Amino acid sequence: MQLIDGKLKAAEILEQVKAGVEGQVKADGARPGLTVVLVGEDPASQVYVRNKEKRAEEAGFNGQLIRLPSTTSESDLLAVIDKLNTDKSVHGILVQLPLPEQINEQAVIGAIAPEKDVDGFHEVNGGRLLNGDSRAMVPCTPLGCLHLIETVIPDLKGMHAVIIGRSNIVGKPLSMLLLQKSCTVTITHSKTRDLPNVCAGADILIAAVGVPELVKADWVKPGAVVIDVGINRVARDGKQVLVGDVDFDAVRDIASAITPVPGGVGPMTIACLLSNTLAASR
Ligand SMILES: Nc1nc2c(c(=O)[nH]1)N[C@@H](CN(C=O)c1ccc(C(=O)N[C@@H](CCC(=O)O)C(=O)O)cc1)CN2
Ligand SMILES: [Mg+2]
Repeated sequence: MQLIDGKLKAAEILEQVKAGVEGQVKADGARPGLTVVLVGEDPASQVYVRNKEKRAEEAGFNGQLIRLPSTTSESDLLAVIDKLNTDKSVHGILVQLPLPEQINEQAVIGAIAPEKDVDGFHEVNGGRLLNGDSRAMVPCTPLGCLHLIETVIPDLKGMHAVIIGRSNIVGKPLSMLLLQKSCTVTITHSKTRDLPNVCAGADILIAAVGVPELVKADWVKPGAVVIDVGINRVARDGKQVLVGDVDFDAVRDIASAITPVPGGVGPMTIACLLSNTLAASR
């Protein structure tokens, strides 16, 4: 079994992005800028936002973090987005999710200028991805998954990919990316009949449902490539530990290659965010 090292691949991408940023500065005289908006004090979001800022600075971006209180109204947040949309020094805008319940996420995402939507969550970018339009900003986690899959299977033509999870930010966009690579794609979800058996037909199995260690050994075809998008905090022996959607110890000897949690898909999300931001500045 090969362990797919997301940290290593992410570091490679970040090196390329860093070189691209310096090239952009020379060509333009201006430094690409990324603004992250964090509303509230969700502890996990604070960690993710800090990591994004740190990586952005290391790669040479002009990073800006706007922190807003958890009581912020939707219209106040929309006013902040409006300003960032017209600010020429800001090339990428990212609103950290989840947002507090008084704010409609879709309304906020829809207010970001599509060409600055480095998360790729705007409906215009979703539509472009669906159409195979190269102007699409592609969501970072699915893009990261694709890069990791391609490190072990360079030619995906004809491969059967099974995705567990139909979310707008992972399952659906990843299905489009894999279809573009001429995979046969099956999207499964909570109502799928005989899920283990459907998964057992996969050459590439991607788990993105947020159910700790759902995928067991008999769900995996021997030699399959397994990508684990899950990040679940669970209690084990009185301690909090991080586990994926795949029962790693059970599956590792059946798969030909597998991503770990942590250190698999997670680091790729931030690397792809910065590569999208560089593309947005171009
Ligand atoms: N606006 C967005 N909000 C959210 C996104 C997103 O892409 N855009 N994704 C997630 C959170 N997220 C980035 O924001 C993210 C989550 C996890 C990781 C990561 O590197 N995970 C590590 C483990 C870290 C830990 O200990 O918790 C790993 O898997 O190795 C990066 C980014 C929801 N919100
Ligand atoms: Mg991971």
